[in-house]
Amino acid sequence: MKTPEIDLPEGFHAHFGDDPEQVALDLAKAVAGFLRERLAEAPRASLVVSGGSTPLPFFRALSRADLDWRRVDLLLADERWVPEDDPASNTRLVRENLLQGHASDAHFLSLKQPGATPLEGLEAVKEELSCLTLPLDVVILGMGNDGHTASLFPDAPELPRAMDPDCPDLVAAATPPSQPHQRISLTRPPLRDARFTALHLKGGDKLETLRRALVTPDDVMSMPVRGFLKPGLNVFWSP
Ligand SMILES: O=C(O)[C@H](O)[C@@H](O)[C@H](O)[C@H](O)COP(=O)(O)O
Repeated sequence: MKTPEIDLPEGFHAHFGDDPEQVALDLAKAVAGFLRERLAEAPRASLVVSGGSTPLPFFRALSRADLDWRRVDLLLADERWVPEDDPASNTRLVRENLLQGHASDAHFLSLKQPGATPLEGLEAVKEELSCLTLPLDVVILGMGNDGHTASLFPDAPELPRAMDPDCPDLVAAATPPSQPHQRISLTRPPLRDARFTALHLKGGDKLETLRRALVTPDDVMSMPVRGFLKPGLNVFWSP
């Protein structure tokens, strides 16, 4: 494959390949290696993954990694506020594709708690996540072509607070009118400050969106993914 022309800033790490399965495997190997390193020096490690369609081969490859999953706290970066058996549920994707094999021993922290809306369930979610220590260890982000990441959507009324560099909340409800479901999302600080962060993208359209995001990196409100484009970021991309 001719590596696509994109000028990633200094300090970014490009992991580009022409086979989506191979790039997903490369990401799984990188994440498993980082988790093993963390578990060699800390009692537990945290792993935050994103939903959507891109991560599925990554989930399946990571589920086969042999590590001490009992000491891994696994959670989603965001969730649609739907029952776990709903086709739109990210929790369902994680249970069916990542919480399998070796990874079935991971301690899964669910963003979907009782409550008719994410706002009603917010306190229960905060309680569920209260065992986490910051900074998070591994965060895997996706991106939409509108520049959203996690459930930090440009049209979400909650975005200004959730994208505040000093947002005091770990998690927030999100009600972007562009989306069919209400959402819940980790906020900018915990997602920004992880020890290992990867942006996992598939398709030329996503690369074009990343190019656009990199042009004016400070305008995080129109493209929230910009809040996470910083040195050290690993970009895993395939066509
Ligand atoms: O709940 C979600 O939708 C995800 O967390 C979201 O942030 C996702 O990563 C992007 O929308 C990309 O989704 P695709 O991988 O399906 O393009």
